Amino acid sequence: MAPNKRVGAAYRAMANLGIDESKVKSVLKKLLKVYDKNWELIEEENYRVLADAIFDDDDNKVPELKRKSQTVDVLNTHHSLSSSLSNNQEEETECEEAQMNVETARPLKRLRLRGQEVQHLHPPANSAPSPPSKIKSEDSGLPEGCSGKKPQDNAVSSDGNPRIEAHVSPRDSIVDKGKQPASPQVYHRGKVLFPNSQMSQTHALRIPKDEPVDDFPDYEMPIAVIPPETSNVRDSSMKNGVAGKHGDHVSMSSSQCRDKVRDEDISHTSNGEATCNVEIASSTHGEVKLSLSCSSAIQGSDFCMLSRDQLLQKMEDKCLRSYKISDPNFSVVNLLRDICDCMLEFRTNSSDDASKESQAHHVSPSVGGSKDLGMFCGSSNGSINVNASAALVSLSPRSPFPHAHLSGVDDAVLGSKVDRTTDFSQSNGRKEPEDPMFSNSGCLVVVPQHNLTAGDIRSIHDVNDLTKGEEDVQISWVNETTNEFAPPFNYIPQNLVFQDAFVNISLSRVGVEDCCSTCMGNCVLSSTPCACANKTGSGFAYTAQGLLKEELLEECIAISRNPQQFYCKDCPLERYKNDDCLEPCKGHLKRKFIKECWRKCGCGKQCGNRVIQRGLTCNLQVFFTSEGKGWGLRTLEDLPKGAFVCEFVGEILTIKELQERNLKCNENGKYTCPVLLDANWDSGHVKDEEALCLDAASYGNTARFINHRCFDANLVEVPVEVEDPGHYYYHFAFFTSRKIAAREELTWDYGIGFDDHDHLVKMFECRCGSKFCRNTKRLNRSIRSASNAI
Ligand SMILES: C[S@@+](CC[C@H](N)C(=O)[O-])C[C@H]1O[C@@H](n2cnc3c(N)ncnc32)[C@H](O)[C@@H]1O
Repeated sequence: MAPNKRVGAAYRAMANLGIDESKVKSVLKKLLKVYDKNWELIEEENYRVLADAIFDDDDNKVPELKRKSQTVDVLNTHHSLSSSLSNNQEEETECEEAQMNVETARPLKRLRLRGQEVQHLHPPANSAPSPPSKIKSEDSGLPEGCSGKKPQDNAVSSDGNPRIEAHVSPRDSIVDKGKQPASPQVYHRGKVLFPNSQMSQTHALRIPKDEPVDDFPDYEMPIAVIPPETSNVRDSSMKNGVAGKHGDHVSMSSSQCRDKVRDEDISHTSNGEATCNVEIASSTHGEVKLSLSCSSAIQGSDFCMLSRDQLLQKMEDKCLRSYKISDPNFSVVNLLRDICDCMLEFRTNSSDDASKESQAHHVSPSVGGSKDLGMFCGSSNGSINVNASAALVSLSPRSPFPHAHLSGVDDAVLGSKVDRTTDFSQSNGRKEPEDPMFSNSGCLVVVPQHNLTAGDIRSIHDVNDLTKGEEDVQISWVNETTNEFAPPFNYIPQNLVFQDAFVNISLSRVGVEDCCSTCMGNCVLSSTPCACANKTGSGFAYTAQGLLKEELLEECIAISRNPQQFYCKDCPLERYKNDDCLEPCKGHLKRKFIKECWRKCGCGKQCGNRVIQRGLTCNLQVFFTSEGKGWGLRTLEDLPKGAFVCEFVGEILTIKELQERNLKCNENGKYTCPVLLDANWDSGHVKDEEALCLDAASYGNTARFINHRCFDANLVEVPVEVEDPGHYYYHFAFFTSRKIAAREELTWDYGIGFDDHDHLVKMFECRCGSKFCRNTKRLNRSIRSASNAI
């Protein structure tokens, strides 16, 4: 049995802090007990509670007083989070005092306490939509952001000094003229990573004298230069991290020129001491450059030059040890990228920015004033380039074609909202060659919000046919709302085994009782049910018109709407969670199967008992919803009740593979898009290795776009057995639960509860609009807590 996913995630987070697995288990168990298995409290702030508790556990070598204070410190921290914890005020006070005495030994706690006081300047990035899971599992939402850490080459400047540059791509010609300088504090997801005092003590206020002035021809306005812990840090104001003092070049107004800055910094380095410099500058072309340089010349002959990888590793170790950054996704490259983000936010948050105002008229809602950034990390030239490109869209009469630009990607796709819905052929999916006209800020620039990889680019879809010709019908996609492209994935018309799934489709497994070998023509027209119909249980599933029979349809709708009554008590997924830290089993659905005729049957392909295997027949379209649900699927024609629409197609995975994929994907901030093939799990005979699911995240069909609707969705899912008589592998087919008018969005009830976080996929805020929406309770709660906060 694989470990509980949450347990696994906790182990990984601790491993990232260099904490041995053996130390984690016992502490985690204790915490789960203390918190009554409330994982959220443990997972908060990247398992800070757990890390603290392990440190405390480790600290029994320290004197009794110290130990006591540390333990209570952990409890104090969570006192506000868990009402079940002690509220003994006296003990807290006593131990807080004790803690003061050992403060120096507890940098993590100091950091945490400081962090709690700091106002969050930037809200966390919006999370991207996550995929559905019909069945409950054991995971809650997980971080979305990609770590973005890539192998790096050595980056050594011509003078032999290591250099790292973080570069914010130019987006328009606006500079932060006259704005307050950025503080040298570094923010990460709304939290201060490096408190000011630490920054001021560890960085250099220098520009190396041997650096040619011409290296910075366009950077006229240093926003911040961060000083080192050296004897010649002259201005004590930096100890408070307050940037802005001209004499130290912490900041310069736009009127201050580059030469002046550099002259003064050169004089700082003239005493021949080791120098480290952090310089952040912006240019009149809208570029922001962050330059770090470290002079090695004066370090002596034994100075050993670090490779860039070593440097990054060393820095990350330092962050883990000195600053106790416990985010498993932390990397220095990400940190640099965050700096780019801050720059962009600073720029685009400026309310008096005339250009922003004019731009706002053209920026699409999804782009939202360039908060959502297309980013690309690369190392093509051996240096680290961290590019953050704001997704800007501005329409210009000078720009006859939409133009896409993604820094570092040669083959980005062109397109615009206007073009995609009208004449996509004008932009033939290729990036236009560099044209001065396009480099003007007034031209139409669309930066896709994906981190496009070569694979992604290959899978950009034809606007007229998402299926790439794989189906008998074409499925178009349109976006009349934003500038987003349909997400990259590989269209497959049928399920495909990923690797380990045991899907044994063979004629020999289909026994005489599993097929109607003596039938001819169309079984449904026969007065007596064939062997296949008998396996369905209640005769033929379909009418002569190919619709799902009313009685069967209603039965399936009832199962979908009231799943509690149909839960099984024992299932592979729950057995898979065989761990002390398990939450109670919630069970899985016991469903009604349809058995279709197949190749071993005597009937023909047009037999009325072969509906889903004929594939898509409806006129469907993928479109971008206006309610904030991302992409959705709609019908372009009226559909009767009981009509087959499509099946959910994806990669066939074992549950183990799904768990592994989910864990792995979550590290990258991606989510699987799973449907569990659990219809027979109630039998109690499904072996764990036979328990299957479908994942449509990377390989799938149109069904991957069907959004969730609570309770009264217009589609209902029905398990359909075609090739495999074993009930382990089957097709997950969608039928209309009522008449549907042309252009109505197609929806199904994912079967998720919004009040618990016991799901395989990240929870989303439901915008289904149903009056039976199950998310209302949660929304009401957040509205209540928001108004309480006010
Ligand atoms: C299978 S995908 C559906 C297609 C998806 N909208 C997209 O853009 O690719 C499931 C994801 O869509 C979004 N979604 C689906 N139904 C939703 C709803 N009722 N309200 C808000 N978001 C929804 C959620 O992000 C969910 O994780």
